[in-house]
Amino acid sequence: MEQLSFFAEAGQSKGLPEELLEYRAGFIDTALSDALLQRFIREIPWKQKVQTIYDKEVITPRLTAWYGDFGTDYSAPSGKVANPNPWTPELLMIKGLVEPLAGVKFNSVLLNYYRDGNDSVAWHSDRESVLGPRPVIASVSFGQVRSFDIRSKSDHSEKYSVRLEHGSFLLMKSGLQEGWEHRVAKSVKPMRPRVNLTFRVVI
Ligand SMILES: O=C(O)CCC(=O)C(=O)O
Ligand SMILES: [Fe+2]
Repeated sequence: MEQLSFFAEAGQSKGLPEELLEYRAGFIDTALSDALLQRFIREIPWKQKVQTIYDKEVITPRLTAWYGDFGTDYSAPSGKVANPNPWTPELLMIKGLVEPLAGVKFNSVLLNYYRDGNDSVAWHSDRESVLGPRPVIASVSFGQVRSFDIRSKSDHSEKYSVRLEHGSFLLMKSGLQEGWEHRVAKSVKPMRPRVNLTFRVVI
């Protein structure tokens, strides 16, 4: 049955594992979410990262920006070390809203800008050593609803999908990065812009 709801057009897949994910629609109201989306698109210094993989230059299929207290700007081209951008009032406000739900004080946020259905993030888990073991990550989405898919690393047929709505909150709990991968797939359907924020603790 689970297979049927995976990548479903509408609604969340049934029985989203509570120990891995917590989803809340309407976390930020529509009017504020509309304003924040426009502002982020206009004012964030977006970059498109170029990574060298097996001697080939691969352009990340989305735009990114990194904000935080300290650390490295992971949206900078590979090999170039840069500081993250300093917090803005909007990002600090959202950080203040997510922290009580996550039970974590975050010190950085990665912003992703998916301009249309061609923009995506491939299957991965966020397990960089700078995030420490079993990181908790809080995700807030604005704009186009996109499917956030997860699959078990040990059994790719074990999978779920959450539709991340405008102004929604998704908590990726500590076990998710360890045992599961996630992605936002490309879509052949016309897709409007989407901005996603993932609050993280960098150590
Ligand atoms: O856009 C999203 O919802 C997820 C982004 C993500 O997984 C990441 O940046 O690591
Ligand atoms: Fe991720």
